[in-house]
Amino acid sequence: MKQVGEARDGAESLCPPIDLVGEPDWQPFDAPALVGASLRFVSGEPDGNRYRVRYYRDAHQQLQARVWFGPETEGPPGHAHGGSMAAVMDEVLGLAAWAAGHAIVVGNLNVSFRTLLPLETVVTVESAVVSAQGRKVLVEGRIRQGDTVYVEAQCLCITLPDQSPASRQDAR
Ligand SMILES: CC(C)(COP(=O)(O)OP(=O)(O)OC[C@H]1O[C@@H](n2cnc3c(N)ncnc32)[C@H](O)[C@@H]1OP(=O)(O)O)[C@@H](O)C(=O)NCCC(=O)NCCS
Ligand SMILES: CCCCCCCCCC(=O)O
Repeated sequence: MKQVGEARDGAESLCPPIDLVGEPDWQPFDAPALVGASLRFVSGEPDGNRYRVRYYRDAHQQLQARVWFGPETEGPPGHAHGGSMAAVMDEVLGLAAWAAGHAIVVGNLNVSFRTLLPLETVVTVESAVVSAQGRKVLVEGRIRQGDTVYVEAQCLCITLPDQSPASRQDAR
């Protein structure tokens, strides 16, 4: 049986362009300009068949993302792999802390899978930095489309010394 994204001869073909436009009051957010080009695992193939990701800041300066889960994120037939959704939450929530000025790595990520996510769906990944106390930055987020919530997550980020976003940009 022919699989999604597979050409007739069995070779992978690229899926067509996907509309990842944001809400009217969102501003595009340049993640590599803030953290460098290291975040390739999730957002490094903007035209590929795995994920396609576009970042924004909303009117409250919180990081938001439009994410397309392509055929190569498959887990259960026709639906996204749980690890693929966890990876998206890891990147988006960690990046949200950086975007808020905290130089962190992710210490703990708690992910609840609420609804099976069909492949080739564009979803919104919402984030909110809810607290910052000492070295601990708590970020929450969810994957949703309309009223359907696919994933909810809480992320404990831990700041690293001498790695502030400002100092990283100064070093370039
Ligand atoms: C997260 C990390 C930097 C913390 O190590 P550390 O700098 O030695 O800091 P500590 O272990 O002293 O932890 C600092 C605080 O965070 C808390 N903390 C750290 N990791 C935690 C976790 N997974 N869950 C809950 N609390 C955690 C500690 O309890 C401590 O709290 P306290 O100050 O109230 O005692 C380190 O464990 C690490 O590098 N982990 C790997 C991170 C990673 O690979 N992330 C994915 C890529 S971003
Ligand atoms: C030095 C830039 C680091 C950016 C970190 C953003 C969160 C990534 C999460 C992870 O790698 O698990």
